[in-house]
Amino acid sequence: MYFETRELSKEFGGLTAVKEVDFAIEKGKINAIIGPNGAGKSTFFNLITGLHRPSSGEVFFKDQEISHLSSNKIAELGIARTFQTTNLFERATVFDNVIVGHRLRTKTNLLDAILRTKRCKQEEEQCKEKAWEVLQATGLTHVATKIVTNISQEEKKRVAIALALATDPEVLFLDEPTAGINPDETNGLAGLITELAQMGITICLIEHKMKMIMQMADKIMVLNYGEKIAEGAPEEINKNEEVIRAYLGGEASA
Ligand SMILES: Nc1ncnc2c1ncn2[C@@H]1O[C@H](COP(=O)(O)OP(=O)(O)OP(=O)(O)O)[C@@H](O)[C@H]1O
Repeated sequence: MYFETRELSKEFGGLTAVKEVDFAIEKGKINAIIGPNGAGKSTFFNLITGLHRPSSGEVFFKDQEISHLSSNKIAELGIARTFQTTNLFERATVFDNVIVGHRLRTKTNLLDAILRTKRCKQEEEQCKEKAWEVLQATGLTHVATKIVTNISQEEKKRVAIALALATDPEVLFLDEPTAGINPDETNGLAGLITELAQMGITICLIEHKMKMIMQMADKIMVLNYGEKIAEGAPEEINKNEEVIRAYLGGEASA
């Protein structure tokens, strides 16, 4: 067992946003979560990445129960995520945004920083090297010195992915990585996500763009009103009657 949820549930007042969901994320693969608006996808992500505590159920990562851990601890285990709306420092450069990510892996404390100790200098170098490495991997070296406000929407999405990659994750959760960008840019990002999976990073993403998901995902889970209604390979999901019903007249045609 690599990464799985067991009967994971979350209630907000009287509303059950996620209901007893069992899901196994496959190592090194592209795992996708789809479902109509309000189906519970983001809540499910938030439960797995430590932003919400479950009302009941468990999350296991490599045999460790992680649902009680803080998001910082979860990130230290090698689980990174991006958000639906990119939270970047808009007035800083792309490079400075990305350099922050690797600080999770360093030990420099305030005293080191004030005294400019050897450790502080070494770790600063490590962070810079890591930043260049992830900018290269995400195709962003040409905008490294640009201020984030001045780069394109697609580049901002890539910066968010680069920032997550700088934490050295094993598993990367992407919440609608291609929301708000055009079809060409979407193809570019889909290519990047596929490359990351080929590099061995396990991907789990939420997406509304069905065509893209059907082409790139290895495995799909469908949520509807908080419940898992289907799970399987894209070909199986495509012809699943309950899925088709849930989407009838829905928004899933992009
Ligand atoms: N913090 C919260 N407090 C109360 N209700 C919430 C909260 N977060 C989500 N909900 C509710 O839980 C349900 C699931 O929401 P969620 O955002 O997880 O769905 P989603 O599938 O991600 O939707 P979308 O595709 O629109 O982003 C919705 O009815 C939503 O209103």
